[in-house]
Amino acid sequence: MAASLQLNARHFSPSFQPFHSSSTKSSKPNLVRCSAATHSSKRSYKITLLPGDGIGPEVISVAKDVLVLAASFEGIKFEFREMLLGGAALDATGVPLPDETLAVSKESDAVLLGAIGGYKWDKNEKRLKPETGLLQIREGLKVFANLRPATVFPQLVDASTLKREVAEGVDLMVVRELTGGIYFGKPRGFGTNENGEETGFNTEIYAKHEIDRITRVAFEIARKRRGKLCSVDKSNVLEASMFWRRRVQEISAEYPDIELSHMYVDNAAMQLVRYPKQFDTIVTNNIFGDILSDEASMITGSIGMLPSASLGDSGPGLFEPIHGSAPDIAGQDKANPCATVLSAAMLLRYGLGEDKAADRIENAVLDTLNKGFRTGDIHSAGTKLVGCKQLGEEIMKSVDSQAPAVV
Ligand SMILES: NC(=O)C1=CN([C@@H]2O[C@H](COP(=O)(O)OP(=O)(O)OC[C@H]3O[C@@H](n4cnc5c(N)ncnc54)[C@H](O)[C@@H]3O)[C@@H](O)[C@H]2O)C=CC1
Ligand SMILES: CC(C)CC(=O)C(=O)O
Repeated sequence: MAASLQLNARHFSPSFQPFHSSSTKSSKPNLVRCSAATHSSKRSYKITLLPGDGIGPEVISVAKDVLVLAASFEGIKFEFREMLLGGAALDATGVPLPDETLAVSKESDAVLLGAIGGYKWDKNEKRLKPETGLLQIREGLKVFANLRPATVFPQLVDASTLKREVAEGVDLMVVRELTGGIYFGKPRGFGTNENGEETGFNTEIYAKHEIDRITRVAFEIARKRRGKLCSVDKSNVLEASMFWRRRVQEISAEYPDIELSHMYVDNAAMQLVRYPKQFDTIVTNNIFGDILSDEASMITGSIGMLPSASLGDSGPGLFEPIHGSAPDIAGQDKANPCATVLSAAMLLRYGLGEDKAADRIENAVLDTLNKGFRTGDIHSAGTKLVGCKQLGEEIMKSVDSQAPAVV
């Protein structure tokens, strides 16, 4: 357990605490902040739960129980509102993001999301796709900074698809721009070209302020980690990337203590599997961040392990696993709930400023892995194969076994 605690402290706490770290070398104000994070004396919080589709409800159920238990040891109470998003919302209301879901989310202190999507809605027109609801809520909450930590836990080195010596010790943070770029750029749509042939088109576009703010967030994060930032782009081809690189370079003058490098995205994809330990903090646009963080997840053993936090200048943060709704295993009790449980820990730490309760959850996940419990995606010889629910129960037991705190 001592090793777990040490691991926990190294991998989560000092790496990034943009809201409440007093040990930062920076004298600048924090750049990303959620409303509740500044009120750590508040002991009751409104949380919006968005289970979504597929394995979403399964992993959210586990994460909610773990969240409630871990927080109770710190005297924290929650008021939950469960709302519809994605395919579930489409079926019930005809739209993927009902107005009420966005309104309730905006009024809460933090939002915990499972995943959206599924075969049933794959052929829907764009505005009626579950994925549109997800993009809309990210935009609606203005959560432009998506933090995706990829950490190889010693317990899971053998679950990595990479050789032990390549995977061991990897600890990187992908800072993905989340509310701009090609996922939102206009013009977009379907058309006809000069030959009368059908086309589909999208626009990769970034305004100066969008690049500047995500770059500053990434520099601040790098400063609290190992002081290295790699900006990933495709500036040998794309104008939007040329502009991105120019802005990152210019902003870097504000951070002379941080070692900045630039890398083309195709090379970055290759380097991530060749020698991932070279990376500390990566900053990149929306689509490259989406792809590279999925790739990075496999270094850690499974996409079922990776949490994320999406933050804006103000208002509630959005916390979600990086994986999708996994329709291939939905309803079979096979999903790994760790990514969502760890997202709940990020919610406590970065959304509410409740570090101690976050520590409890992260310690419990590591303790459960130490005891050998594994879902199918991270199972290897000599470990105990369990389902989503049982892994959740084991995490709860580990939370419970930690000494009670002052309440
Ligand atoms: N944030 C979100 O809600 C996202 C939603 N999606 C949507 O999810 C649906 C499925 O997309 P895919 O490309 O298949 O990606 P996916 O992440 O849902 O699944 C990819 C593979 O990883 C496995 N996997 C994912 N999460 C897992 C977990 N917690 N435990 C064990 N195995 C896990 C799945 O079984 C599948 O084999 C689509 O409708 C897609 O649009 C995709 C990515 C993100
Ligand atoms: C499902 C998409 C809207 C986005 C996505 O793949 C992601 O952010 O992970």
